[in-house]
Parts: sequence; C-alpha cells; structure tokens
Amino acid sequence: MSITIRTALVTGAAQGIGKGIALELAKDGYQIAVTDLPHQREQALQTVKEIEQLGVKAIFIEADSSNRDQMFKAVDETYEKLGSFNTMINNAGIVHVSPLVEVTEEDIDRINKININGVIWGIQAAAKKFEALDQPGKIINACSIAGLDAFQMMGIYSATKFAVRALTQVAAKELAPKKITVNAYCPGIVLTPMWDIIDAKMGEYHGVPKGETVKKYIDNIALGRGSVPQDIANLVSFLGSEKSDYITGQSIAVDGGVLTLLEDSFTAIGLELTEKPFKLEFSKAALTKILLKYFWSKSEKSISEESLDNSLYLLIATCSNSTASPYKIEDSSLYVLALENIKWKSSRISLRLE
Ligand SMILES: NC(=O)c1ccc[n+]([C@@H]2O[C@H](COP(=O)([O-])OP(=O)(O)OC[C@H]3O[C@@H](n4cnc5c(N)ncnc54)[C@H](O)[C@@H]3O)[C@@H](O)[C@H]2O)c1
Ligand SMILES: CC(=O)[C@H](C)O
Repeated sequence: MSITIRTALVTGAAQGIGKGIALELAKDGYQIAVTDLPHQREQALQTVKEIEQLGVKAIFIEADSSNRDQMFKAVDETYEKLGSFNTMINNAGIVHVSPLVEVTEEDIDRINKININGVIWGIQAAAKKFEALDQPGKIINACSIAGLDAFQMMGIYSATKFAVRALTQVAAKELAPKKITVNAYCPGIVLTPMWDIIDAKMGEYHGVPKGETVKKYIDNIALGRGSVPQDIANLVSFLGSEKSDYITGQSIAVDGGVLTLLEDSFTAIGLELTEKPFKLEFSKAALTKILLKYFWSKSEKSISEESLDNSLYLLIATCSNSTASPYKIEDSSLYVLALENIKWKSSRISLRLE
C-alpha cells in the first residue's frame, strides 16, 4: 500500500514567519515548496536545507506572489516535483509605514499587488489544483491584528489586511462545497525583519532611537513578550491538520493579548459592563496606568506620568450595543475627558453611570 505524503506550498518562506511555518509543517511530516523573490534565493535555499535536515523533501521555487502566472506555475511545479499538493500558505506580504495623508498612488499599488492580489492568486491557483486533483484542500492566509483593528501609521497596510480577512471569508463560503477550507492567521508583534522596518520607519518619523518603538509596542502586550514565528507556526500547524476540518472563514489572532489589553484594563479595575447603571471605581495608580496605555495607543507621542498627575481625567465607558460582542468596548464608546490643572483630591474616584 502506498501512502501519499502531504505537501504544502509556503509563499515568502525565505525568512520570518513563512520560514517558521515551513519548518513547523515539515515537522508535521509535510513536504514543502518554499517560494520567494529572486534576491532571497540564498536565504530560501537555507530554509530548504533546514527542512531537509528534518528528513522531508523540500524545493525552492522562485515566484513573485503578485504575479498570477508565476503563482499558478509554482503550484503546478510543486505537484509535479513533490507528487502531491494539499495546503497553500499565502504568507508573503510587505508593510508600508507612513501617515495616511502622505501615502502616494505608487505606495498603494505596490502594497495592494502583493498583499491583496498575491493572496487572490494564491487562492485561485490552489483551488484550481485541488479541483483538478478532485481532493479537499486547505488554504491559509496571512492576515494581521492590523486586519482586525487598524494601526496608525500603517493605514494602507491595515487596509490590505482587512481585505485579506474579507477574502478569507468569501473564499471559505465559495469553496466549502469543494471541501476546501480557508482560514487566516493574525499575528501581533512578531520580531522578524518586517518589524525592523516598522521600528526604523516609525522611529525616524517620531524622532526616537532604533528599538524604542518596538519596545513600546511590546510593553502593550498582555503576555509580556514580543512574538516569535513559532507562535504563529503553532496555529498554522493546527489549521493545516485534520483537527481544524470543521473550521473555515476564520481570521484568528495570535497576539499575546494586544487587542484585549484595553478592555482587560477596565475589567481589572472592576468596571461592570453587563448592566446599567454600573459603577466605575479605581485607584489613582490603576487609572494612571490605564491612561498611559490609552494615550500611548491613541497618540503618536507618549504622555508622561507627571503630566497626567496634574490633570484629572474622567473616563466614561458605555456598553456596546452590538449583540454579537456585548462585552467589547468599541473605540467610539470610550470617551476621555481631560480637566486640566485639577489636583487629585482623593486617592480613589468613584463614578456611577445611569
Ligand atoms: N512581523 C509581524 O509582526 C507580522 C504581524 C502580522 C502579520 N504579518 C504578516 O505575516 C507575513 C510574513 O511577515 P514577516 O514578518 O515574516 O515578514 P518578512 O518581511 O520578515 O518576510 C516576508 C517574506 O516575504 C517575501 N516576499 C515579499 N514580497 C514577496 C513577493 N511579492 N513574492 C514572494 N515573496 C515575497 C520576502 O522576500 C520575505 O522573505 C506578512 O504577510 C505580514 O504582513 C507579520
Ligand atoms: C506588522 C503587523 O501586521 C502587526 C501590526 O505587527
């Protein structure tokens, strides 16, 4: 009896998250086709070598994800050379860092071609091959937490990741009858060369030294550390396995708690979001901590503890009307009123909202 070994194609796997995913899937027993751009050849061949050392077959195919023909050819070559094709990881992506008002037409065209078109070509090429082989398949796309909640200074990048989430949902619906599942991973702050670029560009813009921007973002992670590719690869390993067979159309955050931190801060100070009227009570220290985080996440410049000290800030949170997510504090439902130059009169503030 011959057993066919499963094969995955991972785009942009010369480095970073793609490389981490390729290695993890290889550990799961997959043969791997690594794709990347020509200038990444040496690094891609290093990924191939590390996969082979795990005892499975791997090949490198030079392919630009933004080029439809190259993506279709890469899938064909994967099947021809490795003898099976089961899983498509549309990982390749680029970032763009600048305020929205400074974005040019070229910036938009460049990022859309890779982050949006590239994912579409990958979905199409994989779906066509699964259909031709008359078999089920799995397609897994790179989204981001910026595709769940847009990041300042990363407006067009966030837009492409919102698009990936939409594409994942649509492809999941359209391809479900063919037993093809489509999901996405939404990494948080992963310490790859992409974050070196973000840190450098944001640092340049705000005039802060190298390493400071990424440190601030990491300080905002509930689990207290930046992410590594292995964190993402662990989810992709699950999404690639039969254990995820009943999951489709989902974009799943792997972020160590970045998105939930603000909400959790409120929970931590005892804000009851379930019923009205509710009571808001916090110590000065707790409120200061939350405000520092809040202002840091909302503004480009950080605010000092001393400047908060001379002001009394009143936070009013209202319940979201969304029945789907009754506990989530939406941005629009959080108001911060600053009453400047009022000294703290007591160490605790209690507020009742009707
Ligand atoms: N690093 C993070 O914090 C983070 C967070 C959320 C989402 N993501 C997403 O995860 C994916 C991987 O990110 P990363 O951090 O590993 O990035 P990275 O820049 O470290 O690596 C990306 C790889 O993709 C390749 N690539 C770029 N354009 C390509 C193209 N047109 N065709 C083929 N390959 C191409 C690059 O050469 C590189 O090898 C991206 O889609 C990114 O948007 C990253
Ligand atoms: C780069 C990226 O998608 C997040 C914001 O870290």
